[in-house]
Amino acid sequence: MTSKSHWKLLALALVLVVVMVWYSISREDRYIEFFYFPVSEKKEPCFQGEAERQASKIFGNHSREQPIFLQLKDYFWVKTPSAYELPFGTKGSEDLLLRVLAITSYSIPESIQSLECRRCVVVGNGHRLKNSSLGGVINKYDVVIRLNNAPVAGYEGDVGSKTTIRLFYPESAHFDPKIENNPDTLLVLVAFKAMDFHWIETILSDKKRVRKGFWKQPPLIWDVNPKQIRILNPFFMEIAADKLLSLPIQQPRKIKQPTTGLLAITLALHLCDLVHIAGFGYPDAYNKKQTIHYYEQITLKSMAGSGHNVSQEAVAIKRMLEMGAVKNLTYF
Ligand SMILES: CC(=O)N[C@H]1[C@H]([C@H](O)[C@H](O)CO)O[C@](OP(=O)(O)OC[C@H]2O[C@@H](n3ccc(N)nc3=O)[C@H](O)[C@@H]2O)(C(=O)O)C[C@@H]1O
Ligand SMILES: CC(=O)N[C@@H]1[C@@H](O)[C@H](O[C@@H]2O[C@H](CO)[C@H](O)[C@H](O)[C@H]2O)[C@@H](CO)O[C@H]1O
Repeated sequence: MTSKSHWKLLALALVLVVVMVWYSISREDRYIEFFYFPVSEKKEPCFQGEAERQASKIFGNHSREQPIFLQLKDYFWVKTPSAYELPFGTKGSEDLLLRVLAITSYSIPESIQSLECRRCVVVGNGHRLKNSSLGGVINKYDVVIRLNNAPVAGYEGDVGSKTTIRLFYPESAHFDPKIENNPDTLLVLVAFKAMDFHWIETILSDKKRVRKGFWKQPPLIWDVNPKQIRILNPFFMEIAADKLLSLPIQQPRKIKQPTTGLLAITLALHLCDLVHIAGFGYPDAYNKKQTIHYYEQITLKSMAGSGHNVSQEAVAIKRMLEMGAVKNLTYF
């Protein structure tokens, strides 16, 4: 080849590269395809028993012996005594609970049991997830724990679409559980009062619904498979309140309690080997206009009567981050 045609070829190649670059920049999606160097597909290294070690530092050595979900045998054959009433124990609610446990299950699914190392992520409902593009990252965890009625439909890019476990109470149950969960999602009831057991019983056994006694109308028809339902052991509420927030447990009327997110982190530290969190953190109290959720426009004001101390919770979460018990995918 002559040196002239050599230069011609080179110039042509150069023009082609320039056109490709221009085209890819002018179309943002193409740009991503051309200049996208995929982040390592490798999962975060997971060390068996690591969360357990961390949990024992926070909650003591024996908390791992507690069942995650309540079991019929502990209320039917043996009447397991509980020192506290709901939400910290089952004292006084045993009869209603017995009826619920007779129609629900307590097992941890084989898909979680069989994992050598359980990588979990707890997805808080915080505004910090908005435009985070963390959906793909979240979907890669073995166990994705979500809270209350937080949606996934329409928010997949930021929060993912996989839901292994969802914690809820009647007032926070999504009215359309099928679109916001997967068919095998475990729907874990966090009971705050005896009525919460009654509500789930009437739903699952199709008994006459009770409308009174809730601070917000829960669903009256709730399309779920009883096999998906679990009842969270209130022990985790007790230790979250006591060990993370130093709250008084035996408080009669005006109960102060952990948020469902803090409860979920406590649960994850007992179920998993690795615990990451995302979407946690409230705005400062003076930031009155800042919206708190990734999916709706409400502010801190909406939580005024809720019995939570979010600044105290922030201290507890910071402590867990500093000691390496959990890692955060969003900022804190
Ligand atoms: C009005 C009211 O009672 N709101 C409560 C709502 C409400 O009941 C449900 O959303 C259902 O509608 O539920 C709560 O919480 P909520 O459902 O808002 O959020 C779930 C958990 O995510 C963490 N979070 C949320 C927002 C934010 N900016 N930072 C966060 O860290 C918290 O750990 C929180 O627990 C609840 O159950 O804890 C606590 C809220 O106080
Ligand atoms: C006695 C009573 O029903 N109190 C209600 C609180 O439980 C409820 O708080 C809410 O109670 C829930 C349990 O039912 C969760 O703990 C939730 O985080 C918390 O915000 C607030 C909501 O604004 O309304 C009161 O009337």
